[in-house]
Amino acid sequence: MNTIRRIFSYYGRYPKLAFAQLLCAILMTAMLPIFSEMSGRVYTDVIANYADKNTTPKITTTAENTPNSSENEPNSAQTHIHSEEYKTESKQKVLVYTLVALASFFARDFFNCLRILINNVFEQKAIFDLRSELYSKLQRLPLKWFDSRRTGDIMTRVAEDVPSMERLLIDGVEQGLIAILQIIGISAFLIWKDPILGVTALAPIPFLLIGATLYSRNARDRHREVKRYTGEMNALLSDNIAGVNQIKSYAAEADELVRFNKLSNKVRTATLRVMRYWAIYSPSMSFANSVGYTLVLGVGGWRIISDPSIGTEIYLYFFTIMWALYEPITKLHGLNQMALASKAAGERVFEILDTEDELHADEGALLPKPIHGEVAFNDVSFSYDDIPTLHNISFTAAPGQTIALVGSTGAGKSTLVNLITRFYEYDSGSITIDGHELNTLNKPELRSNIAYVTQDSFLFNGSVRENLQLGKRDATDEELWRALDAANATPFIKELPNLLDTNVGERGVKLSGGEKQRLSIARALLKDQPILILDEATASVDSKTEKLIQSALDNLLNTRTAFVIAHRLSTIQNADIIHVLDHGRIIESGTHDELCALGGKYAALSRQSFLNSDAQ
Ligand SMILES: Nc1ncnc2c1ncn2[C@@H]1O[C@H](COP(=O)(O)OP(=O)(O)OP(=O)(O)O)[C@@H](O)[C@H]1O
Repeated sequence: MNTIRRIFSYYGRYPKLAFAQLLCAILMTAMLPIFSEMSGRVYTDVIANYADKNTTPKITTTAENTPNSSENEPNSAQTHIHSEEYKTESKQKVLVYTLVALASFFARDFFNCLRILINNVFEQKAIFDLRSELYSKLQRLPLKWFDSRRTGDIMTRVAEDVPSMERLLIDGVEQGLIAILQIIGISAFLIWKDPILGVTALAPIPFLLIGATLYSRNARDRHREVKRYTGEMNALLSDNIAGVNQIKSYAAEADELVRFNKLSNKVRTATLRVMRYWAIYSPSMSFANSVGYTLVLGVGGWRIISDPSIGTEIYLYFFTIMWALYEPITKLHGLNQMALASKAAGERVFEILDTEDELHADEGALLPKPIHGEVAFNDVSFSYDDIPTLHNISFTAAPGQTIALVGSTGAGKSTLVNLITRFYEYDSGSITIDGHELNTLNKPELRSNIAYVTQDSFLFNGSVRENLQLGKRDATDEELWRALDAANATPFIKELPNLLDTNVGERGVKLSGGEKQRLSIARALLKDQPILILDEATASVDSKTEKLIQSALDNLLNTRTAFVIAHRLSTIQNADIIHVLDHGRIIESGTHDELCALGGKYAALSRQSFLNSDAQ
């Protein structure tokens, strides 16, 4: 669907409000010619006639010098009396016409006020829908989509492109609908008053349309360019703010400023290009309007001279209303500019809305309860953007077993567990939970059965309580403290100024790496699900704390299927099965003792300090 039509389709969701708005706009436009009509009537019914009557005594006075002057005297007195009566009558007419004009202005502004009020409600509902749709879509998009995007660009789309589309929704109706109604209404009025002069007043319109077409032809590309560079600049900005520590520690401020200025300059040049075209286009169109006025002046004079039945009042009719014909055309040019910017913004927003959701983001089968937690990989392979990462992975985790995944960095351990949560979809083979193929299952429900402590222990900018309750929305304080105890996090939480209500800062910046990890573990413990994934969950805590957490986790690990990724031998040596990954393949499997006896990769790794540093 055309982008502009699609933007306006948001209005179609509220037909009653749309109709009320349209009605107000029609009534408002209908009031416009009344002032012109009243001005004409004041002239034709009062001023013109009154001037005629007033000349009568003067004619009479001239007649006094004629031989029959005495015959004229009574006429003169009569005309004078008539003139007095006429004055009163004329004043009344002027009063009535003025009041009608005033009432028309009042009615016009009343309908306009009503229309603005309705438009505000209408517009805010449509905008709310759009934002909500976009946010909900972002939540349903696959992780793969985010991997190839820059946060700053996504933010620009939500924070800048949506408002840019909003402008078309708000002003598009206000300026567009009313402008079109006004052009049609006023054109009809002028043609009705005098067809030839009416058509003359409309003469600039084809030129205005041609101008708009020429301007619009390449304008979309110009606006797209502005949007693209703005997105890139914001992406760099968000990256640099997130990595401000790195920039400072490498004293890279000057280099980053150069990088930023380079993009900022692109935004400036692209914006100036848009403005340069506008600077030529806008005055040209204004000149075309002025030509319209001048033509009416000239052709009007010619019409009055060649056809005396057309009074000079025709000028009054035209010049008191022509502004209402040209003003909306000027508005339409502004609207054209805005529509093009909105179109470019809309394309970027709709690109997100049109991206395919994660498979079974909303539907898919539910895992039958109770969940036993048997997880089986059968010949599973997976690629990131066509780069093969996992090859023919096959193993089974029986319910309650602890499976450890070890291997050098980049071997594919995190990728493997990310397939269980379906953060990524496997390319071939099969993964089942309790015999049910993973990619037929409802994704949110599947994930609700898995407690996952990720490598980066991400915390949200909120209180300790809010971060923990992500694991269980209705958890009581008692449950929170129990989970914190198990993750050995209670001692440092008790030192925080507001305990559970202390804010942890953006990404948990106010806590140490080890503290963040312990909170993440507590959050997963609170979730308490049949499948548990710990990806380097205790990598940032000291070995003493790790042992304390380990003993708390042991009870937990015994009762559920767990996948543990760790570099510390102490974390994995008690696992039921250890799988050793190398370049995306399982090369060894067995218990700690079996693998040590095998004398292969595991034995080599366990001899290396990174694996056995604290095994003793
Ligand atoms: N989102 C991604 N997009 C593209 N490639 C990725 C992505 N995540 C990981 N990779 C690549 O996939 C391979 C496996 O990465 P993975 O994170 O699974 O390794 P790992 O064994 O968990 O490593 P580590 O022990 O360092 O955490 C690596 O070569 C990595 O560069």
